[in-house]
Amino acid sequence: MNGEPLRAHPAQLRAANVARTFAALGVLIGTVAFLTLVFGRTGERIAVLMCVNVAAVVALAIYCGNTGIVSFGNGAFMALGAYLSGILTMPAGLQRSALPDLPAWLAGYELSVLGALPLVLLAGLTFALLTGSAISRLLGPSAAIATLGLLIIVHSIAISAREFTRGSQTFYGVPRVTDLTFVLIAAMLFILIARLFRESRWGFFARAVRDDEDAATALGISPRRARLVAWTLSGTLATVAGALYGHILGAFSPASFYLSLVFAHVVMMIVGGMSSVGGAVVGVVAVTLLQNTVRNLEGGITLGSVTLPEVFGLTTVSLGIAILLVIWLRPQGLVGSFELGPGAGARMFQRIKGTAKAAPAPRPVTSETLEARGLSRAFAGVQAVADVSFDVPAGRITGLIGPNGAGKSTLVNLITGQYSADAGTAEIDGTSLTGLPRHRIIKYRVARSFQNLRLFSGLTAFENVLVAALAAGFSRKDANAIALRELDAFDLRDIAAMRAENLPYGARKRLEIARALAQDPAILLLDEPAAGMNPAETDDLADRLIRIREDRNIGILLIDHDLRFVNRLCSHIIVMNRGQKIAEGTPEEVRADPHVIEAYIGRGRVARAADTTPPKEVLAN
Ligand SMILES: Nc1ncnc2c1ncn2[C@@H]1O[C@H](COP(=O)(O)OP(=O)(O)OP(=O)(O)O)[C@@H](O)[C@H]1O
Repeated sequence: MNGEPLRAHPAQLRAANVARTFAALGVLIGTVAFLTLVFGRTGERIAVLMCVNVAAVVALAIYCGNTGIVSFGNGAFMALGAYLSGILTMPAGLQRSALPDLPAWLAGYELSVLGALPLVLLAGLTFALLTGSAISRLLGPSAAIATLGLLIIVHSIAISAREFTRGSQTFYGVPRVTDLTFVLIAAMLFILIARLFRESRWGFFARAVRDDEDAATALGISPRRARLVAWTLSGTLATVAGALYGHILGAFSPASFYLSLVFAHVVMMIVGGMSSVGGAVVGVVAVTLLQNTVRNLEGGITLGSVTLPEVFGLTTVSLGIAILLVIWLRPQGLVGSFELGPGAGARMFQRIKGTAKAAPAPRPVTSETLEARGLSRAFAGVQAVADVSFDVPAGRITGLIGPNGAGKSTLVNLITGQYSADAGTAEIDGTSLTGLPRHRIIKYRVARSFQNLRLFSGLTAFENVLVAALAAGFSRKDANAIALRELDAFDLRDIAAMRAENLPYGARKRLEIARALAQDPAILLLDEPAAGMNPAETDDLADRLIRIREDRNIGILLIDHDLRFVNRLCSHIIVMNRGQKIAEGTPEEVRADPHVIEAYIGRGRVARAADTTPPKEVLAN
């Protein structure tokens, strides 16, 4: 169903969109109403706790959902928020007896819960920035383990810092918040912030990095910074959620924020589906209802004539079973990537289509020239590229051909910084690209496509192009308009709201080029853009590339094995073999070059072919 094209009736789309926008809020409000109306005071207590869990899990999902990394660090931030807010709001008399050794600079404030909020926010922000600067350098399992380490460290500090926390003893005297409206509003605010972040510039960057770090970096996104932003927002909000949790409990200890809480929150997030805000909310609701049902059974229950015995730990076991079942039956969680589905993609696209202004004209490309000089790179004894020099000037499509393994892709990777060069430089208008961090290269207006499709599979076609324009530094409005223009240029508008992973192959290849063009490049490096396309698709792509060169004067370096395609497009061709440049010139010159003929059809066969077939014809199509 994610593959649904954008041809639904606008009224249907609108209805679906309204429902989806408010779905997460609706689920929360509906469950709160159900609990309070059906179960009275007990239901209200459960609802209050559920709202705080929604806030905490939504905060957690801001990092996990957008970066794809599971974090266990939420408990650390929550502990910070709970203890800090507790100290700042505690009645002075009670504080003197509960925390007699509290340093004077922190004692006796007696703030209200809301009054303490700015300080809690600031502390959370600072702590998130400090920890994030290290954790954002890590990926996947290493990052997850680092977050677990953070939880353990903070837990140990909370136990040893007795003057602030009473150590492992109960920390009491925290003013209690039992107002359901207050926590419900807080939870709704968290949901809205998470949704706004997800569709913000940095939300898109984080999700692009999550889907393909290399491709995102090539677009100009710093993966570390994208993860840091998500971590910082997530940690800051988790600190506030922790403060709220502390004010609900009234008394707690370091254990209240340790493994069982963190485990429950991670389960809630995974059960609901961590890649969407709706998933986080549904996960909390489902697990809260499950937990409370099972907790009643845990103490033993009589059903008619049957009395079930007390089963200690049933709640934890049930959570474990719940997570196993979900991972088995619905790996994406109950909701999956809800907001990324056709409704959300179509919703955003429809909205933008209706309001888009004209795209800013591409910046003029005049005399920009990419100059590669003496580029070399070896891999474990294989000289992939050896002392290769060439120019890619504006306004020309330059072909780069050669047999498999000749070193063509390696050359592009050296220019764009994916591989470091052993020797040589790549310059654009006198500025060296060599040695620049990869994500800086787009500043010099050099964009690329990849040999093997490297789209952001979890984003829609429109979002793939949008994120490229945003990464090139365009404002949101301009980026929207540019994305629409590039989708039109490649006949992709009808499928703009489909997720990239569901697009047909030819459309995905075109989308990669549209994404690169959205960066407004002066030089475009295309690595086998026609590979796998049928002849009609290849001709169509050639027409589009010719038009783009004519309209925008971009310089294109085109790698392809389809020599008919290359001959049609390129006025200048470079030929490589075994890492070396063996020929360069017009298509006619290259076709006549004996080195080229030898590289393509082999030394022995050249001799035989010379008797019957003019070698030129072998390469002429
Ligand atoms: N990361 C790497 N590690 C080790 N060897 C590599 C790496 N990248 C490329 N090579 C080697 O460098 C040589 C050139 O490879 P490259 O992919 O650049 O060739 P190519 O001309 O693009 O080939 P094709 O047309 O098949 O894509 C090959 O021998 C390849 O195995």
